[in-house]
Amino acid sequence: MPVVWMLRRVASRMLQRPACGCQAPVLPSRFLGTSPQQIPADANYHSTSFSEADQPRVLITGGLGQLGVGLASFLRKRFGKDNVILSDIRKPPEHVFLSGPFIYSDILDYKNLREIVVNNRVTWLFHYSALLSAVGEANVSLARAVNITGLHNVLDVAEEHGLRLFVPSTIGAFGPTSPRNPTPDLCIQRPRTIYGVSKVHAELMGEYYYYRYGLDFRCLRYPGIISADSQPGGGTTDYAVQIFHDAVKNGRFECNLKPSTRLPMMYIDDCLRATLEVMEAPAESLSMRTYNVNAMSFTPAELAQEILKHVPEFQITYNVDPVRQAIADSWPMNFDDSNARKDWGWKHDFDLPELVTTMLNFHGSESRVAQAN
Ligand SMILES: NC(=O)C1=CN([C@@H]2O[C@H](COP(=O)(O)OP(=O)(O)OC[C@H]3O[C@@H](n4cnc5c(N)ncnc54)[C@H](O)[C@@H]3O)[C@@H](O)[C@H]2O)C=CC1
Ligand SMILES: CC(=O)[C@H](N)C(=O)O
Repeated sequence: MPVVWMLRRVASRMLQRPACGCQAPVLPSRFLGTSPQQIPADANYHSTSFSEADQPRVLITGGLGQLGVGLASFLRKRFGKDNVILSDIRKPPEHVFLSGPFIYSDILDYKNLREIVVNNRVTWLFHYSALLSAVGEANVSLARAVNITGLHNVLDVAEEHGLRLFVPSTIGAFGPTSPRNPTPDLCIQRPRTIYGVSKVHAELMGEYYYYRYGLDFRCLRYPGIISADSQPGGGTTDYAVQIFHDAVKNGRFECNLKPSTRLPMMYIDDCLRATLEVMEAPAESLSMRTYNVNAMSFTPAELAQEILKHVPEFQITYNVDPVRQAIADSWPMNFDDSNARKDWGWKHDFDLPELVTTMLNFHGSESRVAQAN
């Protein structure tokens, strides 16, 4: 096919607009890196979507962290065990390995990622691999590779194979110049961590691929997530998970943030439900592709106060980590998630009292089991 004709065809496709008024999917990334002669004239890059009657075939990257195992178990209840593949670069513990499909996947290896998507006929991808805020500051070059280069691989594979792609963002995508109380969806985003910078990049790249190529990109900015049965991976909000372990085990906790540090937080069940709800939302209900979601907002002192109602001997002391404190001081204090509530009906179930009761019940029953053994 003559190159001039190809270029004219590409240019004319770039000018087309769908009825909704947004930019049509026009220029798959493969166009940019390959010889035009290799592209079949009748190629349709977004024809691989599954019929609505079918279950999605799901891949979760970075699935062995704080959130991935819970997400897999939640999605397997909905779509069937064998339709949800968990992946990571680490060896899974036995109970995870036995609970459903697990596969090795390094998101920095593009061919490996593509092979998994093709061989397993994946249609939905939840991209959880990342280095979080505190570990990211301790290893900037690895964070840059995993959070930025890895994301590029995921975007390209998702676009090439017509996947629906979920990428979580975070309260950490905002910075000291953002409005902090409350923080709306659209405002200044000048984060000062490599984690935050990489997440703003992910939001913008995902939205760009949506407008430019029609990639079905969906993104939620999570608050700090609190889970009972999984450990956090090195973030600034980790204290709000560890405090429950220590309250039940030792009756005391040393906090690495100041008592007055207010941050948005969410219980994991709400987080996983929000994630599935936005993935299942009809495309026409989404006025944006990146939404804030929120549940509650509290300080270490307020959390300790609530724990005291259940564990009267509980004591909290403070030994501030300057790196984490500086990060927390630049993040939102309250998150405005009114667009998610309006567009696709987001509603959280867990406020601070329910969170504390649930977490203490979980750890309390675990420690009673441990004592009995
Ligand atoms: N946990 C939280 O409070 C929040 C999490 N998020 C986002 O949710 C996602 C999941 O978070 P967590 O489970 O807490 O993270 P985590 O840090 O606990 O787990 C991340 C996983 O990524 C894996 N990973 C690292 N390098 C990789 C590579 N090259 N290829 C494949 N996997 C790799 C790690 O082995 C790890 O299991 C992340 O993108 C995070 O930014 C957003 C806001 C809050
Ligand atoms: C809020 C997050 O993104 C994460 N938990 C972190 O503290 O880095």
